[in-house]
Amino acid sequence: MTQSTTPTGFSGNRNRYYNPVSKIQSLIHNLDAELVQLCKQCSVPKPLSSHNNNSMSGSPYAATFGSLGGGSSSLGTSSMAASHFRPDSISNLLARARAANPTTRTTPSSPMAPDAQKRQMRNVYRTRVIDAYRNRRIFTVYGNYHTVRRALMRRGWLEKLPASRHAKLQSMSEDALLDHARRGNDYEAVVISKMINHFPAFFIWQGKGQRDLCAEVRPFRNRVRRSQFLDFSTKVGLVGCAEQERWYREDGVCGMSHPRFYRLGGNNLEERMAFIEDYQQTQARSLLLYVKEHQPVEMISESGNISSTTLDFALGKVKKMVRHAEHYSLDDARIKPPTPAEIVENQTFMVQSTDVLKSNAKFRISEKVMTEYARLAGLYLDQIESLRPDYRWDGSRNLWILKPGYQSRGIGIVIRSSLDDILQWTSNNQNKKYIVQKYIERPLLIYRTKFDIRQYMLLTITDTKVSIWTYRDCYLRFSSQEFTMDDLRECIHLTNNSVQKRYKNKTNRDSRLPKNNMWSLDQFKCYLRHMGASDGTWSKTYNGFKQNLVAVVMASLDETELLQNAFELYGCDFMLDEHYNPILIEINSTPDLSPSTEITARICPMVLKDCIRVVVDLPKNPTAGTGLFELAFEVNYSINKGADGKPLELNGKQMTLFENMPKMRNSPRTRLLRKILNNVKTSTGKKVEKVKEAQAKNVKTAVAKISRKKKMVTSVGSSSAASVQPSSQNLVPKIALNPTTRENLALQYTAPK
Ligand SMILES: Nc1ncnc2c1ncn2[C@@H]1O[C@H](COP(=O)(O)OP(=O)(O)OP(=O)(O)O)[C@@H](O)[C@H]1O
Repeated sequence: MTQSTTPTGFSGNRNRYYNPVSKIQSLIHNLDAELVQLCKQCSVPKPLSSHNNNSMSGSPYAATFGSLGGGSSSLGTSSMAASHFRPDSISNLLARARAANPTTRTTPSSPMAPDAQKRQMRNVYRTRVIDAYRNRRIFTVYGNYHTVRRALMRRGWLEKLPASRHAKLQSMSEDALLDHARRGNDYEAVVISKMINHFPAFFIWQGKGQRDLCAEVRPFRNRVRRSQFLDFSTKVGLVGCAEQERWYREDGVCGMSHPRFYRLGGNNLEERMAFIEDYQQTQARSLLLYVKEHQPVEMISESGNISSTTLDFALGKVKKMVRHAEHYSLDDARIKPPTPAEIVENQTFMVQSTDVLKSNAKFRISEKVMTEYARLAGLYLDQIESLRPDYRWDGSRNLWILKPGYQSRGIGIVIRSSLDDILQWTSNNQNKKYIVQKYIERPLLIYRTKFDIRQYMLLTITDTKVSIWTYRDCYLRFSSQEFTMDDLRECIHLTNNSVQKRYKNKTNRDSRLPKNNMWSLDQFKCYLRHMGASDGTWSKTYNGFKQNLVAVVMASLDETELLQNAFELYGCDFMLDEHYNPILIEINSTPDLSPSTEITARICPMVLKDCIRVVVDLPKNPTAGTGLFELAFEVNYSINKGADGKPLELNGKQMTLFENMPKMRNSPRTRLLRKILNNVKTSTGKKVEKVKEAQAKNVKTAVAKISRKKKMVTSVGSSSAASVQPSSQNLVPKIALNPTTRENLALQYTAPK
């Protein structure tokens, strides 16, 4: 009996951090159910104390069937009931019953006929179901998000179970379920769910890849859809957002700071060229850093085989970078392919500098000249680093981290330094759409160990606003081994829990590091104080988190479906540089919320509870608490409509980034790409629609339309494929796409990953 009345939510998947309150709640349920039986036998109403929060308590059924009325909200009601519960022993109750009805002493109680009882139960449940429907309080939660379930039940919501939950019970008939249904048990949950089945859910917590059900009622749904080019929860999409971010940069409000990255997984030659250029520039800076950090005498030898031209080349390259950074304009973004002479020069430099950096090869110059080179190296590096703060994170190894574009949990991640290796790796794994990111060689270390910070962000969308919420609590994740650049294994360099849980902590680690490799924010604040960091250090770092996240969201809005009531919770990973400045590493749309340690067992349920406060409570009551979520930024997207209610548009011509674009193969895929580029938008996701030449007599236009704000509005209530529809403002006829192409486009822009 005890087992059967325990809701599965409470009994399944326990671990050592399981909340004992749940256990107590389930015991209360069981006692409650037994109490009901006793009350029925004694023909007295059950004391109201256990259902005084029940929405049914005022109904005619409440007195007799209060226990049933608890329904699936009983988890919540009984937890509240627990606080109001007046211990009333069974013997007291029976004594009261006897006093109220002396006949019960002599006459055996006549329990209600089973059929009549079932009918009444059914009626009670139906009333609750209809009530829940009218109040938009039906929810569905996929997966083990019991905190979300409980939070909603506590608010009087009823659960429509996914087919996979209690599958065995779901195959039973309603009648059979009613036989066993007791307050808060699985039978009751299933019977209510069966009754509710043909009603839509108004709150859906689902996986990212799952189909969006019940869209017609605009449910609160934990998924915000956007095109894959700007889906920042994938690595490829984050690169897209970083490209767009420059349009949204504002001091103190938003701005991204991230390692440089490139999408090498696709066929984009421009991006490949840009990466190679960056790699060579980084090599030049690495060499200068090497020269700066070594004693001149250590680097020279009469028998050395490295000539001074290598250093001249590196200095020249960095000087050019300084000029470029000082006078950067969009026109400078054009990449010119190198001449043959430059290619040879580059090759020689790469070979010689690699010899120096990897094998400490010596220069064949005098100490005096070397000293002068070291001075110049320091000077040029200071100049470029003051213009490009992210260069301060680079060391002298020219290391890059390669990540599959759409995977997580550290799968497929490798660290490489050779250009050939990097290019080879990405072309050998084309299907994984690798991105390459500059490896942060100089992160902030704690007790010589690398760490990153998991920060939560919540995005909510109403009919007019997009709100970005950041969580005031977070936690740190440490590596199990000490940091070293001489060993590039993942156990040293990847600090995410999914990787580190596979390794044992190195025995010679600093004993002040946590055994479970996690620190709470409070522990980190203590460490900061201990290290003598100034008072405002943490708030500066946290503001940096906010600015990064606001920038990413702003950059993605163009390609986001702004559906009312959509929301999404993200786990965002940051590293810190040596001055406590945040560096955005990645954003997960399905963060791991399992209680893997004491730290996550505390923070994860708290995040989920607060998430429900923001999503469910706040729209009804603007003064409702939002827990530790704070509003970082709010965008009123309805202002992008003109006075006539139509979206505003900006027209312009797409610029060419790469002069003399190498020819693309004319494969079917390339043809499709061309069609997309010509008809809809470019691969940069900037909504640049190249408009076809007008067929009208003398009017020859070749304008590309940038409808950056348009999509924000048109996408509401329609899929992104809607942007393929001809617009009334577009005077130029569009080429009609065949159904297969249209379908491909729709998939490309809307398919969940
Ligand atoms: N550019 C970088 N420089 C230095 N370290 C990095 C860099 N990028 C990632 N890392 C390290 O690698 C770890 C995994 O990276 P990332 O989070 O991008 O991969 P993932 O597969 O998405 O992991 P998860 O899904 O578990 O977050 C990070 O926690 C961080 O410690």
